[in-house]
Amino acid sequence: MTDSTGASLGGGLRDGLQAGLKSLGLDLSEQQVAQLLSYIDLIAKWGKVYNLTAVRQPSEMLTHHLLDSLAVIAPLRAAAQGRAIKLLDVGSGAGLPGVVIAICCPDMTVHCVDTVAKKAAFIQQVAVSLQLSNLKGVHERVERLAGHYDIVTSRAFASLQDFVTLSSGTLAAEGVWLAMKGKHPAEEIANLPAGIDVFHVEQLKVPGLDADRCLIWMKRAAAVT
Ligand SMILES: C[S@@+](CC[C@H](N)C(=O)[O-])C[C@H]1O[C@@H](n2cnc3c(N)ncnc32)[C@H](O)[C@@H]1O
Repeated sequence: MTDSTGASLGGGLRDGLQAGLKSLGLDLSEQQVAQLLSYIDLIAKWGKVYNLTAVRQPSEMLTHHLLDSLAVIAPLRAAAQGRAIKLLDVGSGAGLPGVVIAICCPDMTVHCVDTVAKKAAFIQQVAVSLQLSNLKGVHERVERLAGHYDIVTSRAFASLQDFVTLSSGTLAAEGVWLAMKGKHPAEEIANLPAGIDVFHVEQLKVPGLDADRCLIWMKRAAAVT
């Protein structure tokens, strides 16, 4: 496995990560790269104890978790336009994509909510271990949470309909939802409740992953006066 510098077995992971970052056009500091590698280490170390993810091989974690989540960073940064965004990641599990966002976007405040206490505790542990003062794990069902988040994200959480309905109480009036999806979810879009506007669908290419990926951006439709 890796140490905090990504040495030993992590050398291969580090190379894979660097190649992926290049292909995604992401420029991260050495510290951020080291934090991403340490995060894989923490998932590998605590995965079984906390029952975090079915993906156990570090090389698979690199593509299926890290690079998949990293693919959202450039679109997110573009949306934030340098503003100090408050972001909620719903059903974050091991912290995907929330922890990756917290590492890559230190100006954003990232809360990861999960209904499983162990998973929220793991996020808290990651925040302490990686010294991420902008990251917090929240143990709660999202439908019981209230907030004014600028961006609410999810990955592998629920249908678009359930995602926006369950997290509606957490989104600021002018906030946006960002759902990470595989194939273009035409049926889910058609089933969205009235008053939800899909204003952008973005196709993604995840390095090393031969699979469809897209981002669905949604907001509340402006009320007709
Ligand atoms: C399939 S996992 C996805 C985890 C992570 N986002 C990922 O991409 O690997 C779905 C997560 O949603 C959480 N979850 C399910 N219902 C929830 C709810 N109502 N509120 C918050 N979390 C919920 C589960 O505990 C689980 O960790």
